Amino acid sequence: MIEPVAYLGPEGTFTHEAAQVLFSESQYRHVPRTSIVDVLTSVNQNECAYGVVPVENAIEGSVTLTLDWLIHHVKVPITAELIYPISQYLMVHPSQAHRSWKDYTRVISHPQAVAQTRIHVRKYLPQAAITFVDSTADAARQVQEHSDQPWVAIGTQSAQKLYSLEMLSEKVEDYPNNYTRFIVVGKEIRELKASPSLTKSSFLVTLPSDFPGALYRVLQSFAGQGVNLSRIESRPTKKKLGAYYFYIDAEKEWNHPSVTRAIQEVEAWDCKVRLLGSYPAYTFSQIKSFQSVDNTK
Ligand SMILES: O=C(O)C(=O)C[C@]1(C(=O)O)C=C[C@@H](O)C=C1
Repeated sequence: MIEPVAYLGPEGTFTHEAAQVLFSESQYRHVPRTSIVDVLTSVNQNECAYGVVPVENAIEGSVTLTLDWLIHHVKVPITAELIYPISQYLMVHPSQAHRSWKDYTRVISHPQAVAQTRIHVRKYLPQAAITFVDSTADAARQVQEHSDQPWVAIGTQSAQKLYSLEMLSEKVEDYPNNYTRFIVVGKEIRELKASPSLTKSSFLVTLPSDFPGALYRVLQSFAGQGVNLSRIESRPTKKKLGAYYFYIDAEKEWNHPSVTRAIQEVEAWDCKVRLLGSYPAYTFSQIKSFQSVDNTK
């Protein structure tokens, strides 16, 4: 059976590219969804076996919608991670490509892409209004559909071809080494043959109220067991101002004895711990180098 993989669409988003790296088109059916919420919901409701969503970017930080929806609205395990390189492109409709920069009235993209190119856009398109949409490919599609408008989309190189746009400028992200961390939710991926760089576990920790040094105790428990934490993110509980959940990534599998001991200690401090997933973490180059070796066999 060909299993469906939901991704933030339409075709030509960065998330689509990440889904194509992880799930080969010959073995899976790629299903575009219009928002991150729709991707997570379709896996939660068993409409899709897998979902791919962004969770963190090197320049702009957390994709808070993904974190919050995982925390508050769905129960879907994280089953893999992919760190994928991101380059942003400025694209226009071919009938608008003759214009000078000052004539473009609107820049359209996903908030994360706008944030990654803020300095560039302020410098070259300071007069343009910014419009946020659900994804970068949605922006490209809108530019394609409004051939009479002097609009600019920010997005992937693949969107330029898919939506028959003209490239205005390439690799316009404000800082080098731009990467986005994507996660897979739902089932475990069986067919992926590359070996991961490491296994990680994500936890959601709730501190007891009015306990001085509670977060310190949590960190101390992991440190004492020699478990490296690669990320800590606080998100509002949405119950009262100043109350947070802590989203923690540990660089070991959830049932490793040192993680088990650390969690026991954390719980002994009256903290609540929820496992969000324990999963292999891949980089794009690991998967690509494995696939190129595999193809030569
Ligand atoms: O809009 C897209 O193309 C997406 O896949 C979303 C997204 C994100 O939310 O971070 C993914 C990668 C890039 O960082 C920019 C946008």
